[in-house]
Amino acid sequence: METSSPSAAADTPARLYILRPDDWHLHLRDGDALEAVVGHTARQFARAIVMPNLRPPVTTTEQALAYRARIMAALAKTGIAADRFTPLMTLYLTDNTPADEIVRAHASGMVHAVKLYPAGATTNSDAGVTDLLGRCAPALQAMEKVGMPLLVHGEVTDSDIDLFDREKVFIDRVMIPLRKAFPGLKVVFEHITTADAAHYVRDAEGPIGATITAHHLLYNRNALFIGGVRPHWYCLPVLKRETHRQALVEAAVSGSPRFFLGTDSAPHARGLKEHACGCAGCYTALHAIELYAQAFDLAGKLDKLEGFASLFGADFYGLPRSTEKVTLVREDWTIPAELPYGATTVVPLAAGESLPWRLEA
Ligand SMILES: NC(=O)N[C@@H](CC(=O)O)C(=O)O
Ligand SMILES: [Zn+2]
Ligand SMILES: [Zn+2]
Repeated sequence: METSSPSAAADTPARLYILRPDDWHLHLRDGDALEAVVGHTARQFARAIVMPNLRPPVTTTEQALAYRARIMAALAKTGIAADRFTPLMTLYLTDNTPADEIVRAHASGMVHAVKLYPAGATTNSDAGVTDLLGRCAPALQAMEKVGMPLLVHGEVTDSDIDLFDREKVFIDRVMIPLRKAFPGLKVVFEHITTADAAHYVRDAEGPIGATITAHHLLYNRNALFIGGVRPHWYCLPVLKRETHRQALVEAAVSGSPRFFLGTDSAPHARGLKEHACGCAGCYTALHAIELYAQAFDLAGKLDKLEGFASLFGADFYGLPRSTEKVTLVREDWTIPAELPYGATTVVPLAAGESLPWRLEA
């Protein structure tokens, strides 16, 4: 990373140059919604790991390739060139995923990971796994063999476990036994939200990484309730208390290659967020790298942004690092109140608020 500071204070560069970042956890949806959001991600990122939690979920290589073609068609409609953005596809693990589906996925060269949603844990997870170490064993063995990472939504769903403890309990009940049974399996602990997860990933043996969202770096759970219930800050795993946010920042800026960028940008129509039973998910694709830059800047660690955003994820997935540079400019701008989303709108996270960094077009 290079910085220059001709006019700004010595410790606040006016411009920041980093290799084009990648998003290792993204929801692009389908149909009109896909067309509305794909351009935002493609403007910022070289590649993105695309989540398979459509309705119905993307469980086969054939479905993943068809979804990829729909993403490229939607991208073409935005006028962004096809070679500017590469969607990296994933499969949704079920109790019935056969080992040969993993072999097909790997051979396609287009499917880069398999996603574990514990049944009922989050948006569109009804078809998720109920018996990981039992019924999923053949698929997990095949993944371990071909080097295909397992991406994990790490929350237990038992109704007797407090919502805020679901990630911590998942580590002991699922993550540790899983990694003991499949020690060579590459695992990404997705969208970590607790000190427990950050420390587990930092200290564990074997091939493990974690994605961290911009919102979990910038906000604690107070954000959900300032002046009233604020549904646009509601996502899963839910924001946690300040000590956890601090541990996530510490992990992200530590320079450890185990922690990398994953926005978990998860658009929902405005009316389904501002609702008696509002959907989980924050929309950050529009302003993702700017939110991360703000978080790293607040920590005084802008020099660690490039590794986290542009290098470590590619290394973990065994993909080449991107080569082109992008420029972030220290310049205030206001996040729009809402954006078109098919027949309706989507409200970006922190709508109406001001951001100190702006990605140059
Ligand atoms: N993060 C969220 O709150 N929601 C995601 C699902 C997920 O990543 O768990 C979604 O698809 O809307
Ligand atoms: Zn999730
Ligand atoms: Zn997600």
